[in-house]
Amino acid sequence: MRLKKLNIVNFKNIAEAEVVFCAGFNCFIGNNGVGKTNILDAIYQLSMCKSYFNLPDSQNIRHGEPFFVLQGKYEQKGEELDIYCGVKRGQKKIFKKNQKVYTKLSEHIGLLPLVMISPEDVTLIEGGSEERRRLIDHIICQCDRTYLHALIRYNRALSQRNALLKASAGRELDREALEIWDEQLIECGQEVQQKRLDFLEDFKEVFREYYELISAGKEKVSLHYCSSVKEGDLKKALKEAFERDRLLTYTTVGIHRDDISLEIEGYPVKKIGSQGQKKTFLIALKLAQYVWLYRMNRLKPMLLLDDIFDKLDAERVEQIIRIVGGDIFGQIFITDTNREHIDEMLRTQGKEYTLFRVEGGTLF
Ligand SMILES: Nc1ncnc2c1ncn2[C@@H]1O[C@H](COP(=O)(O)OP(=O)(O)OP(=O)(O)O)[C@@H](O)[C@H]1O
Repeated sequence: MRLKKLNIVNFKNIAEAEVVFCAGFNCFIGNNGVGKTNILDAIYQLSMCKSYFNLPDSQNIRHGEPFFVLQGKYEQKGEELDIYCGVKRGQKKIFKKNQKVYTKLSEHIGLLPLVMISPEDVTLIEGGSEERRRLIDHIICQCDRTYLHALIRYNRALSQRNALLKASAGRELDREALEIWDEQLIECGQEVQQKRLDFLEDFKEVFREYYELISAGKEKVSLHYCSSVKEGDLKKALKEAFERDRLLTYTTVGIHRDDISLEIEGYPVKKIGSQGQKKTFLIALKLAQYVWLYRMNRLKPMLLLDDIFDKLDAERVEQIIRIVGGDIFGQIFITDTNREHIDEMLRTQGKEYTLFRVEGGTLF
């Protein structure tokens, strides 16, 4: 799969652009704040129907303009695909595939697989457990529909249980209703947890392989599933936590509190990792995610690397370029501030590459 051409009108600081991409590395070079990330975000929108930065659509319209339009021409399995995304202030976003409007945006997600790595993703390492759960839930959901359904049912039961606990604060509790929600939590929770554990068994090996490749085997890393549910017995855990849950009026145990512990040399990377090690962790996690998407779709996702070289030493940067220059990776989009640096690195690897200079929202 490949994005051949991108047209942008009024997207963030880009008034107008038409860019033709090569099948290998496409690099956007320029100073801070010129619009390099905005181009990646435009590509992200066309795949995922929303901004990578979770901004409301209206904030992505160029200041003072009434609309933005993004159009991408893709080649996938020998076919051409035209994707259109248009947003007018105060109106619903319009998304089209080959001139046909989607009634549901969810029908589009997954068609153009993509993995983006951005400095914002450091929350995966430094943020709360929900960030890491979101990543693995997102990957498993894409490969396993039954997982998605179990997760939805679990979350529904959880919010009903919490509402019940809240409503009965200082009053008598409807124990029958609580039992109904507990049963659903136990059934779906155990399914979700088992699938997360099975997934992580394979995923952590791929992750470790990439980490070791990038760091040239200098550091030993691991991922572990940490559960708030002792011995995986949610029924027992809910019973034991009952008085506490009643007092706090929310559910304090369950798979919604589980976490993935990210460790370097046996210690939490969040606490002891250097900035470069955290970045390496993040990149290895995302490259492992890429491998999962690739295995599932048999399509090489697009890889978007936003400013990923900052804080990494030259060896690691070169190693990353070598890895993503390999056969398993397809089309790549990179932003960087230093032209010579990237030009030199790309010249020594096999894939074709194109450099674009970005200045004040204009591409040259
Ligand atoms: N809706 C908007 N309308 C006009 N300009 C916008 C809008 N949203 C963001 N911008 C501008 O886009 C610029 C940021 O662009 P971007 O994040 O792509 O920079 P960058 O080239 O990636 O920089 P860095 O190297 O610092 O990451 C800022 O100057 C910001 O003011």
